Amino acid sequence: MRFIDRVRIQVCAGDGGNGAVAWRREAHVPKGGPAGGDGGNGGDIWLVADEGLSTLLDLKYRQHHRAQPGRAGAGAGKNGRGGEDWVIKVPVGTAVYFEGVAGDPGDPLPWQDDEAQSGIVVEDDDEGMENVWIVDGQQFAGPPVVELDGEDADEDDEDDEDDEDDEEDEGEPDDAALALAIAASLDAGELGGPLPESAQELLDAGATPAIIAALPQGASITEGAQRRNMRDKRRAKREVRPTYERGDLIGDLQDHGDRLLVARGGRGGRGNIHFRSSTNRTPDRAEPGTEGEARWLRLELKLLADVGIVGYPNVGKSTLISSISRARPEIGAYPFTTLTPQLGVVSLSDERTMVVADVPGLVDGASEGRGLGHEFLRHLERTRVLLHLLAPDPTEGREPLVDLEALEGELRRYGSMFDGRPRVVALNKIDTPEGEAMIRRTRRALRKRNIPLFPICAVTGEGTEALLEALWRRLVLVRERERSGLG
Ligand SMILES: Nc1nc2c(ncn2[C@@H]2O[C@H](COP(=O)(O)OP(=O)(O)OP(=O)(O)O)[C@@H](O)[C@H]2O)c(=O)[nH]1
Ligand SMILES: [Mg+2]
Repeated sequence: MRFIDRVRIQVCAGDGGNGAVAWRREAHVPKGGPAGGDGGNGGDIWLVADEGLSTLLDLKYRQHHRAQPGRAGAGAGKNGRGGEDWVIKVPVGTAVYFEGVAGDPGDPLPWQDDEAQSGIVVEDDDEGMENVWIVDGQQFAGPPVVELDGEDADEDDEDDEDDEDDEEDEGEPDDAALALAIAASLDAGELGGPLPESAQELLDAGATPAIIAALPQGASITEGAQRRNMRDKRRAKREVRPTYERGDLIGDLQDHGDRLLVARGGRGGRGNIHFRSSTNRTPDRAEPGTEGEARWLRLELKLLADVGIVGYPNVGKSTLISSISRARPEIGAYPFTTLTPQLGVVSLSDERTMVVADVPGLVDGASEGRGLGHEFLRHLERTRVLLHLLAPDPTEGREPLVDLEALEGELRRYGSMFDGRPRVVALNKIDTPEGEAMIRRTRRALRKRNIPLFPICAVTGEGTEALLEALWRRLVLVRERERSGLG
């Protein structure tokens, strides 16, 4: 899973100024020669990578960009002033695509039929674990809880790129017998009745009924679940990709200070000074300036969420993200309201922005794949700072400090990637009597471990400013660490 910030902008470079037709006028010279100066060149439009920015948000609110035109030439051989370049700051890592020529207002937009949306979109990752079942060479998505005898097709996967049809020739694991049994029993018309024991076992192991029903006669499960299907995905993507790639990649701004010329200004026309010749001493023509380039661009930035909000269901994660950003996730008085990660861009003073993700799905046992377990932890892997959100009554019978411990436990069990990742702990719902009563106790308990507590009310916004500043301070440290190559 990755987040892509995408925005389209129109860039119109300045037109060149016209050359002038003018004559020298001096005392005692009745008819002077040509003296019309050149028009100035139109301003160019540049994109410049700036490490101070982390999203394309600014450009969403400012879509049209125009550089100054060149001034026209004038008499007495004066050249028109060139138009100033227009420089647009973009975050480091921005890729720039050509979308089409910008026509007149009201013209159809070049991407009218395009499916690629603007805004922050979530796309499937092309790497990482995916739970799939391979049944007779056919691939089924499976639920995230399956593990069959540690079966892992990883190595096979690296080598069989070109001969996928050969899978049946491979030695069949034990599952095959089970699958065959199910297939046979299904064929015998037992689908409506109670499932045969073998099928039940497979169900218990995590196969969906759809998978079981789809087993053709004589089918075999040739590969277990939990297969790393990176390459397959990537191949699929290559085929799907063209619908997203309307235009060519103009450039990639990978380092702070990288510059990219995206629209060239028009050239200034020459004044009549240049057209004097031996046969024509009084040329009355000058060149007009040429038009500046006008284009639609698509900018894309892969986002890493700066802050991941983690917390048990119902603690108010979605409420918080909607109060600190423009994100509008669903909010419900019941657990598991949010099933896909929600991203919000948080703007702080002085043009500081950070991306906050509400990551759903935490339950005890997530590190073993319970609930949306691995999915959930994988999203979190891609965040820089963790915000633990606690609340007095997330679900029946829960206790914030116990929740915090449990959460930390899940992270530790999942892997070492969270070690050393900065965390901030906030206690939500302090507007309720239970919440208020909990502040001192929680704070005292955390102080013993040198962890500060930020009491907040996500509904009213109380306390969120201090929380955001604390998150920002840690984010700055992480970004610095990344920049110096230690991250
Ligand atoms: N009193 C009070 N209620 C809150 C506060 N923040 C959230 N709530 C309520 O708590 C409930 C859960 O809020 P959500 O934001 O959906 O919680 P969540 O953590 O996103 O929940 P899931 O998506 O299910 O994991 C809702 O009924 C909110 O109105 C708060 O600061 N004070
Ligand atoms: Mg939610």
